[in-house]
Amino acid sequence: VEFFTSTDKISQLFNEEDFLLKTFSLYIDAEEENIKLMKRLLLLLQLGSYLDPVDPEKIKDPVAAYKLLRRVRAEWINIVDYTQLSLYQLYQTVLTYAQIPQLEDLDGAASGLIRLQEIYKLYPHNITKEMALNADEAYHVGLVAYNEDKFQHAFLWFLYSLDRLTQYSVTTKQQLLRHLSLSSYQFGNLPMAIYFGQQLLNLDPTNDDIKVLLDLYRRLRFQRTSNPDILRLSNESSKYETLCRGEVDERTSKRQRALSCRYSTGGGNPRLMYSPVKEEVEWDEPRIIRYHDIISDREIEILKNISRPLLSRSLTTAGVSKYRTSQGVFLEEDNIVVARISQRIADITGLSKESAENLFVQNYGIGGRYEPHYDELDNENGRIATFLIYMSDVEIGGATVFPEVGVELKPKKGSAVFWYNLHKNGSVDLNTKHAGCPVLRGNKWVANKWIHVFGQEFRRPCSLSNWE
Ligand SMILES: O=C(O)CCC(=O)C(=O)O
Ligand SMILES: [Fe+2]
Repeated sequence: VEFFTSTDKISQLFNEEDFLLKTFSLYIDAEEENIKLMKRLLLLLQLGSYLDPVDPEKIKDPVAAYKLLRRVRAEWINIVDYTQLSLYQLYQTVLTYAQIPQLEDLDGAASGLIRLQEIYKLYPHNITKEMALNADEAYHVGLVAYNEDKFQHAFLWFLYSLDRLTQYSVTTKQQLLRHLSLSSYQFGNLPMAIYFGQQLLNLDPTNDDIKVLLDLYRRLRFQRTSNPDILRLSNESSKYETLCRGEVDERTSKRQRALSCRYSTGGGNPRLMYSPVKEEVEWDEPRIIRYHDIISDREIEILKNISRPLLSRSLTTAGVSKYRTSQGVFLEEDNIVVARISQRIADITGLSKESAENLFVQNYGIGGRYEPHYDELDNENGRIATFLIYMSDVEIGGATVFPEVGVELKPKKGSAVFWYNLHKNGSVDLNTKHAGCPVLRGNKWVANKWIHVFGQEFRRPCSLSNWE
């Protein structure tokens, strides 16, 4: 199993930890009992040989020889039996079946933290406000950043680690100074690289490796003029990142607020006549509609419960990808709640559910996100429309954003958003590029319904115009 891409999976680790510690304690008790039994056996064997001695002098006597053979064999069988009683083997099997985070999980989780820092412009001391990392943990996050060529973040984590170094840390000051020097150099800040290199050399004057590096850095320093500030994170960011931070353009937010709200019966659909849905236009072009309260908390709990044991890493068209860090599952329609939701989506949108995909339930992980993409699949029966249900609120982060038009949609439990990915003429609406922002705090659950082209001919008539 993979843990870091699903906060729901991570919370299962509490049970796993409890199980590990309890079974370990039981195992020790059982082994202790076993040792007691073995000590008793030893005593009995010693007693037996004392009470029925065989005189070495008398070994010529066939009866004495027989007795000795018989006794040693009996002792051996007893000892083998008792020592094989050891529960060690059995406990090993229990341990093999335990679900423990892999090394990839630790690196993935660290990578998620770094991604959060990048998007939300956080320093190590900002992101660890409520929960501090110790020197060893911070060193690990720094190494992951370093391996991802994110040298500034790596440097800041190494510095944070150096500051928290104690006598209990496994990480050494030498390791940190070396990495501080290396990451400064990689980032292009030579004075800092020289400073930390010199610090290391003072501490460890026989370190030839750092002498060579220092020589190089000092020579380079005369050739290089630029000296980027490694202590301050740059404010540069893409439209996607700005939107994720909630920095919506004032004009956009005005335009968004001016849009209308109404009750809809899905064009007179009998199933909606007596319980019309609350519909809010979130954006006009592309038309993005929010439907409020279209799924109950109870239905959400049921969907989560059937999904939980089936979740696995969500793929992109390129397979497993760091651009999409969540776990998901397509739910079969044989469940009555799943079928009911599908019917409701068809009623609300007026689109046929025949060529739609099964409902795709997703839970995001540490820094979980889906970077800007089009839902449209490149074929003639592509995803004409997307119906995205929010199954949770998210404390911080996790919005769905449209960078081309500057729209930010905040998750609101029980609501859904809907848009057409294709123009009426069948071409892709390039403004529907969207992303799921990294979850900074909280659990994000969503469910997607992708509706396809075939079957919508009479429901959404196509158009030959090239702008519709
Ligand atoms: O989670 C989100 O907000 C967006 C998800 C999405 O775009 C997708 O799964 O295709
Ligand atoms: Fe999408």
